[in-house]
Amino acid sequence: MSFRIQPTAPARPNRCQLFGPGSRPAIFEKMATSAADVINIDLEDSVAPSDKDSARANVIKAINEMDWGNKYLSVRINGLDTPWWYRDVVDLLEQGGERLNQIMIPKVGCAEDVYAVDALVTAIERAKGRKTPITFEVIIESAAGIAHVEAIAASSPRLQAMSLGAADFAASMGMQTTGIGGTQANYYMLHEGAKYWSDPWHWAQTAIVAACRTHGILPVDGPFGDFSDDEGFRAQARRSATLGMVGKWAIHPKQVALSNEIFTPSEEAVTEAREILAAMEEAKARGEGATVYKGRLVDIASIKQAEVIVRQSEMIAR
Ligand SMILES: CC(C)(COP(=O)(O)OP(=O)(O)OC[C@H]1O[C@@H](n2cnc3c(N)ncnc32)[C@H](O)[C@@H]1OP(=O)(O)O)[C@@H](O)C(=O)NCCC(=O)NCCSC(=O)C[C@H](O)C(=O)O
Ligand SMILES: [Mg+2]
Repeated sequence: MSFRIQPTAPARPNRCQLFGPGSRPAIFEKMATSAADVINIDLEDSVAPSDKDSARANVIKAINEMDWGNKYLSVRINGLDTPWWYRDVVDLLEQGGERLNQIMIPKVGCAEDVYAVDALVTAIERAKGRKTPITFEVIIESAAGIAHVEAIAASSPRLQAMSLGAADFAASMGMQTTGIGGTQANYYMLHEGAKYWSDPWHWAQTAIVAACRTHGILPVDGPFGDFSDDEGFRAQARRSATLGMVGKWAIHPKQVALSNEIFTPSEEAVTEAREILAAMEEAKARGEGATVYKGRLVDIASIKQAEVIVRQSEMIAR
């Protein structure tokens, strides 16, 4: 272990982030009563330019007037290359009140993007006497974003989460696909005439997880566009969970249950983790640092692995 202890990520459930356009207030109630841990109301790409002002007004009204229960409430602002983002921040912070937990910043390309939003948010919070600081989530969805991912992860104490935005990421990278996440038909190798598909999102996901874990931030997998494909969603989500991501976006309500299912450790996984911890306690009592559990080696690193699973399940049960 480095002399620098790895910081822990915020201890709140983030298994599913349900998205909905700010221009569609009729679905806000359904979002609020869904089983998602996080609600992302969107002012960015799902809102047409002609609707930006009215969507912002809808969102502020909903933050103030609706019962969001125990949801972590987040609003995605417009990108820093648009004329709308500063008004999003000013109006949300001045009129949105304390119920708004988080601002999601899209298309972050460098640490200074986050710095700029932080400076504006900080000034408004001081002017208004806000009690709880707004947190940030950033979306890595460009070549610049992934190239600077570690600096972005270190950019602000407000930063709690970081998502991969597969659609904009693919476009920025010049990838030959219109799919949003999932298996890409042309991304395969041939061996003895048989095709073996690989995962083009994998390297970006691992870069995000490493940057997030280094700086104590929650790594999140973004959208899976084909909401008619439950098994495709599950497959992608399982891979993300295995890589260390804590949750995934839902761009349709039917994806919420799928995401919760995959990112909640199964009973069997929790039982096994507890058994490993017990086996290691017994090994310790015998003065041993390693032992055998179900025919395989477990040692002090296994304690940390098991604790990840137990911590996840305890946090969700709270
Ligand atoms: C995708 C949708 C446009 C589909 O909407 P709709 O046609 O209304 O779907 P259904 O008829 O199947 O809806 C069934 C019922 O569910 C309600 N509903 C629909 N969507 C939502 C929602 N998001 N949250 C809660 N409830 C919802 C409908 O009202 C129906 O209810 P009922 O009539 O009572 O049965 C729509 O789902 C949608 O707009 N989704 C979110 C789109 C979005 O926010 N996109 C932005 C995030 S993805 C992105 O930006 C890409 C990323 O940045 C990247 O680069 O990768
Ligand atoms: Mg995007």
